[in-house]
Amino acid sequence: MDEDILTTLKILIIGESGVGKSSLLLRFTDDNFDPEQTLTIGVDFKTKKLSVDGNNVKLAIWDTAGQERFRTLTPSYYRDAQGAILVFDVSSYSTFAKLETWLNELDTYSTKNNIVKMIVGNKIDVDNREVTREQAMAFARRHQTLYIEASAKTKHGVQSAFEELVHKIIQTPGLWESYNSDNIHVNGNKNHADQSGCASYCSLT
Ligand SMILES: Nc1nc2c(ncn2[C@@H]2O[C@H](COP(=O)(O)OP(=O)(O)OP(=O)(O)O)[C@@H](O)[C@H]2O)c(=O)[nH]1
Repeated sequence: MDEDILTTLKILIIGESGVGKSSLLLRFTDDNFDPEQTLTIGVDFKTKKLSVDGNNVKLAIWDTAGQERFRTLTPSYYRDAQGAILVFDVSSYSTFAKLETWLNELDTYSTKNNIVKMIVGNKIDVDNREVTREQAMAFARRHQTLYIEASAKTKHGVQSAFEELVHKIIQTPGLWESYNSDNIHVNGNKNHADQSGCASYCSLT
């Protein structure tokens, strides 16, 4: 019910075309996968309620086009977002190499300087992996982001990616507004990243 909702969070999904952004969103919101997922033009938008550490939050998730020619109105995608999921394809080194550019775009357009960032290495179900988990973790550590490996196809890691991101956002002071601050639980689950000794990044799967 809406009166139970602690807050609404704006989450962005960014990354190169074809890495699986729309597929991750479809898996998360509808528990579905389309092997012939069509490319995104402009921006797609879905909402989903999620309970993390006893807090019910509503996520407004913006799935942006990876292809430059379909990216219009970029600054408005980024405005007021509390979280960003940066996706690359573990079977395509060039999509990993482009993460630096996506992080720069985030720094340029993000209006909240403590926005929580999570890198997702997607398509771990494939055989021809070009980026190792260690490479990705080292990159995440260097850029102080969370890291998780996932497959929109098999579901692996998808729910955890969104849960860990929301967990970190709720724990970040000043990043979100509470309509009912008496009901916040910030120390719910011992297994979460920053309670297990991973301060700024963590491998979660
Ligand atoms: N094997 C495998 N294929 C995937 C996975 N996730 C996505 N795909 C496929 O990869 C292709 C591209 O997926 P999309 O979700 O459209 O990628 P996107 O990042 O949203 O692409 P743009 O809309 O162009 O930015 C589709 O054929 C998907 O079915 C995955 O985890 N494993």
